[in-house]
Amino acid sequence: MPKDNPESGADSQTIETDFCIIGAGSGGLALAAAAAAFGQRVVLIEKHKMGGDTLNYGSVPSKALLASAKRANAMRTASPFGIRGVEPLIDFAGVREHIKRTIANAAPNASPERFAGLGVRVIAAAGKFVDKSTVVAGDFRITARRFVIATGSAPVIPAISGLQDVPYFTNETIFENAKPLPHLIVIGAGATGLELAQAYRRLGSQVTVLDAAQALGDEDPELAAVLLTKLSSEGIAIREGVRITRVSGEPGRVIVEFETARGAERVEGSDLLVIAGRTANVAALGLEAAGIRTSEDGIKVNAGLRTRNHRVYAIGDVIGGPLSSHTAAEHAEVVLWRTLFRSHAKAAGRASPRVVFTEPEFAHVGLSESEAREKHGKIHVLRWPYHENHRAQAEGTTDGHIKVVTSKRGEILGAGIVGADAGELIQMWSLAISQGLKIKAMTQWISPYPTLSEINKRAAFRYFATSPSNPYVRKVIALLAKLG
Ligand SMILES: Cc1cc2nc3c(=O)[nH]c(=O)nc-3n(C[C@H](O)[C@H](O)[C@H](O)COP(=O)(O)OP(=O)(O)OC[C@H]3O[C@@H](n4cnc5c(N)ncnc54)[C@H](O)[C@@H]3O)c2cc1C
Ligand SMILES: NC(=O)c1ccc[n+]([C@@H]2O[C@H](COP(=O)([O-])OP(=O)(O)OC[C@H]3O[C@@H](n4cnc5c(N)ncnc54)[C@H](O)[C@@H]3O)[C@@H](O)[C@H]2O)c1
Repeated sequence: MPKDNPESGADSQTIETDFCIIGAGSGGLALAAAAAAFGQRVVLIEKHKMGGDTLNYGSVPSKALLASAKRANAMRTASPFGIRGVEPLIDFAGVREHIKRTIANAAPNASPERFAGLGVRVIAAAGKFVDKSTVVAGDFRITARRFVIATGSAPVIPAISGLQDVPYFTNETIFENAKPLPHLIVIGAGATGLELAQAYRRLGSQVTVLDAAQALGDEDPELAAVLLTKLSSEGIAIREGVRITRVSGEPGRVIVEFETARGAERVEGSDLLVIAGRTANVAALGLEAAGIRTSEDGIKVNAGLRTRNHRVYAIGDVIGGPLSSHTAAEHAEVVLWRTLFRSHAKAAGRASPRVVFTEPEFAHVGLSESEAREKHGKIHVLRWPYHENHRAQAEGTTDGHIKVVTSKRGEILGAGIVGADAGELIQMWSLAISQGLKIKAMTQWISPYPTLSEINKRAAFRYFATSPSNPYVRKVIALLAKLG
């Protein structure tokens, strides 16, 4: 048998290890580093770029693009601060350079050299199961005590007539763009579609977003509405409930035809971006040979992230559910706890925090109001607006509010924030929920003045809003007053 057919076993090098991880994105890297730190022998297999989507086509480049767009918007909107607003000159090659530099600065953390230094054996090849306890990758056959599939997800390309015949961007190509896009049509108004829509709008594009359902349809509608209103006010046309029937065009001209409740319509733009969701990377992994099952969301796992094959775990985007870099990293921790310490750690699932990095930001952790009502019946809903906050007034970031839901007894069930720095402000709610803190605890800390975080404390105090006029409290005060 020839050497380039390691599935045959002949001439290939066999490796025996503790952990064999397939995929070096957020999940795979986190697990590889942690397992190696605990003295485990680790093989990490990556077929494309170390760092996965997070570093190369997702979080990192999108936040760099948004940062450029934010600067452009700050120049345009400086007048209320006593600085004459100017229309910025956008250097798209410079924007692409900023994105590349940001990736380059973060890349060393994910490099093969760093992982080799940690004692991880990195194999640059595609990994595939050939039986229940063997993976082949390039010239290697790997047997391991534990296998972990961390192969991520890929963009969904909807089956729309004509789409295959026109040029379009996805998250894997948009960050390479170095020219103006006069009118960008975005298919998909999820977190990613809206972030990219705002970025390009602020860089001077006309932007139309088309969604088959509702924009940010999975999120609390009250909070989502604040963001969508702001995006519309910046000039982004968001069309919801559209059925796209056909796409046509050529480079520099794209026509999208769609149906709405009002009838057939079309929009003509210069460029098209497809951000219509994700699909788990499960093909060509030999899952059948390994006895691993999938559903339409991805690889099926139990609460401990184990597949039907007891040696094999799956983490991150490849199992579906909430998709984020921090969820993939959290899954890595669960697998580490399960395998090294035999604990009963479980993934947080939808209770995990999520952030949309638009301006204003949108952040949520735990249950939404409707989920909380369904699960707990009577609940408290506590709100506080940014416009009451002195720092927000000084910064001109008064749009938005925080909304916290608690049980009748003050257990914190969920928190959502739409407004400036929501992704930072949500962190203490994430901590509170993970530690089982009650709402009282969220009133018993000192918030430096003036900071946006004060809205967290003000919202928590709303739980006790009726206390000052409560007859029982009044009686206690009166009684204590008698003591002198
Ligand atoms: C535009 C965009 C913006 C985003 N922004 C954010 C954000 O701001 N915050 C956030 O938390 N999340 C964000 N996400 C989501 C986040 O990027 C993903 O949830 C995260 O990358 C998932 O990590 P992972 O390890 O599961 O998969 P990935 O990071 O996708 O890594 C999987 C790796 O496996 C490799 N692989 C696949 N098959 C094989 C095989 N057979 N053999 C070997 N290697 C293989 C791939 O090449 C890849 O490197 C964003 C996503 C996108 C697309
Ligand atoms: N800040 C981020 O970008 C960020 C952060 C963390 C996690 N994520 C996660 O990444 C995942 C992917 O996000 P996403 O925005 O790519 O996907 P998504 O699934 O959240 O949204 C895709 C949107 O496309 C629409 N759509 C699908 N097919 C369509 C069609 N044929 N025509 C019109 N509209 C269509 C859907 O209705 C949906 O609203 C999500 O789970 C998201 O939470 C993103």
